[in-house]
Amino acid sequence: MELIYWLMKRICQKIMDKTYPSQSILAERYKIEKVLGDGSYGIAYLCIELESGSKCVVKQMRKSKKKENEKMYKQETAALQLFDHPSIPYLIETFTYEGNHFFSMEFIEGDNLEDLLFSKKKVFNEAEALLFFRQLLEIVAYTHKQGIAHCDIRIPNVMLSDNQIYLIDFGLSQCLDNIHKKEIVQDDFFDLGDFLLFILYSTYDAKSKKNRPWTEELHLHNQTTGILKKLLQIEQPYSNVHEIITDVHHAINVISY
Ligand SMILES: Nc1ncnc2c1ncn2[C@@H]1O[C@H](COP(=O)(O)OP(=O)(O)OP(=O)(O)O)[C@@H](O)[C@H]1O
Repeated sequence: MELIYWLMKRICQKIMDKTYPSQSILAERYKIEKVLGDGSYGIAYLCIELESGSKCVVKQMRKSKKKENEKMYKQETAALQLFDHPSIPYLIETFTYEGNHFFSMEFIEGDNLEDLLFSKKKVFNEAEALLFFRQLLEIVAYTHKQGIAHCDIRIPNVMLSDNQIYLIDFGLSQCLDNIHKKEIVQDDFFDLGDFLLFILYSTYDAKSKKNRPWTEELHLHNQTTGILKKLLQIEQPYSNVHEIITDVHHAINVISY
């Protein structure tokens, strides 16, 4: 019975969440080249803007989970509209087509960190990892200053293009104007710690099958370990992003000399 219910639900979702095939024209303005991502809240397409001939990304909100998705759609479009930063894609427009909600944004030519680490097997040594991490921190400092926390900083949501880091996917972002501000900021810091661990693990070559804690598996400078412990709340956490930037800056200097 449960299986039938699950199957029916999946079929309904498939019908409601129409995925447009490549070469489709959306709203007479965007030609779909391919699907970039098919997440729980939206479908991301690589498109050509017909008037300018330039590439862009168009995101379609899933109709099947309208209630939750509408909130994310609003959050993401409002955040992108607010930001004016070279490392965050800018919003082109929001539109409705065949009853589906879409928005278009700048296309970042590059790879997300998940593809780089797991498909392309890119390796970041400690100094490189910290240099890229510092770039990400500068973006987070900007969004926090604008009163927005990303709340979903993960390797698929960070892109690398020409040695430049970009932050995408603000669907779960939250305003920092409420009583939970401290907790929300700490969530971003925890995610940053997790993110840094992911890229540091790119050099790790598992010789034994036995899992050990990261403090033993990775051979890091004390400064980097200290930053991670504070981000992951093993030690007294950071209270703002500028404290993290200062520590990362110091760690880079120590490692480089
Ligand atoms: N502006 C962009 N420029 C280039 N590539 C992008 C851009 N936005 C998204 N992508 C690519 O598409 C992938 C999926 O995008 P995104 O994470 O925004 O949506 P999703 O994963 O489909 O949805 P969900 O938010 O439900 O997880 C990203 O990992 C990235 O590779």
